[in-house]
Amino acid sequence: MKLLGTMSVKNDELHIGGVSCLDLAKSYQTPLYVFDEQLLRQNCRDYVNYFKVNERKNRVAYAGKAFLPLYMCQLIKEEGLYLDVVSGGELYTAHKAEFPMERVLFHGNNKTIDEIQMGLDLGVGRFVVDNYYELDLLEAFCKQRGRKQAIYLRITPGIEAHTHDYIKTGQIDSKFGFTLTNGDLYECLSVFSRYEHLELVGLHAHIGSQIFDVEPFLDEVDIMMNLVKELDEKYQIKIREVDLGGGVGVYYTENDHPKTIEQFCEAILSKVDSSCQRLGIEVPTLVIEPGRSIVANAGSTLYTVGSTKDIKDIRTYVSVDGGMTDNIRPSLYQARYECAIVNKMRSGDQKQVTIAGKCCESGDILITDVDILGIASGDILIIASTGAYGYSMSSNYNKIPKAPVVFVHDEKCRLVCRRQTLEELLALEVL
Ligand SMILES: Cc1ncc(COP(=O)(O)O)c(C=O)c1O
Ligand SMILES: N[C@@H](CCCC[NH3+])C(=O)O
Repeated sequence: MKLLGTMSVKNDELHIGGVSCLDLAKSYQTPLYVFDEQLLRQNCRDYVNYFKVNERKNRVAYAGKAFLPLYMCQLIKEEGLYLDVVSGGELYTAHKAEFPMERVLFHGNNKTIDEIQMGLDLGVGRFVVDNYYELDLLEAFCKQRGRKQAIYLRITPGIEAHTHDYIKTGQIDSKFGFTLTNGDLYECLSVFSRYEHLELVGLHAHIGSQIFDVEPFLDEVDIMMNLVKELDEKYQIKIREVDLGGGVGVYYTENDHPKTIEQFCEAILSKVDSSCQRLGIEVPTLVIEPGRSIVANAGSTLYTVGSTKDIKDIRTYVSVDGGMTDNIRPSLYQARYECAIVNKMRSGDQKQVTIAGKCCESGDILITDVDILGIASGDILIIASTGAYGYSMSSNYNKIPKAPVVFVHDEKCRLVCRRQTLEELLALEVL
């Protein structure tokens, strides 16, 4: 397993943020999500620095869907980021964490009436409008309130990025946004003046997630800048802000070769400059929405090893005390991860095993066929890079309580989410 961030090995034992993983497992029990706060903050700072947030007034909006406990809202507020939310629940979290609402972008392809009203009442900075249904509702509610709302239109740019089918979003056959290539967007613009209470300040696109190549993003830049010019010339609409979405790929295993945040930002910014120069337009304020590339590598999950099943000449299953309830990504996207035993961080003879979860599903496998050093019941296993879409996509399937989240930094721990209790599991149920 590759050591990421502040991971270090002392006496064959893995530490994160200077804290022993064995001690963490003892103090908080397993399964347990552990976040390396230094790495997480460094990723935020790299984005702020290399995306030229201060110099060019660009904006980095953290995609809350990746992982959004209250403390994350506080942390990204401190780091000067904006926040992308996609539901009333995420919006409420931001509100409770006293995140500045003018820095919130509200996404979603089917915001409910209640969510739209909540967004307006709380004063979110930008609605990223996905369709006519939302435009009509927003216009009506703004009219009732006698106020205007700044919006972006979500564009489907027609870009096929190379990633898993379920996490592609830029292609024409997508549920998101106004399609560019079939004329949907132009139809919307031609009637836009009827939305008197909506101020169209920006365009948004998001081409997908876990994308390593920079080329699809550069194509996206070209498409968006062309649109900025076209909207001005044909519709006299001045676009001041262009949001390029998220999607930057990260390291999960040695097969992944991601760009650094610096390389990615530099490629985007220089493409924006050359594109705007070619078109003879002003460089707009740029927004990006990284989720995974801020939190994925900062998070890991600790498990206790339980039963083992050795099927001669076929496979050895090693089961842990978590699984698809705390990390659905292997079952959903065939996602691969690296792992290690936290108290056996040395080289030696390895054996191939399959790490299984404890759910009542054959598909509840965390890692298929991984080479690992003599694993035994009671060992503490770490799966690395579970920080994005692990906790946020966790479930109570099989009535398994949600695992806690602890942040480690400078030899100190901070409990960010406690473990769900059995009583809390039943809290919604009525007899
Ligand atoms: C609109 C939008 N913005 C940002 C993101 C964040 O993507 P990622 O976590 O891949 O950076 C997503 C998720 O794919 C998204 O749908
Ligand atoms: N949840 C997905 C990514 C989709 C992001 C939302 N558009 C993942 O775990 O990779």
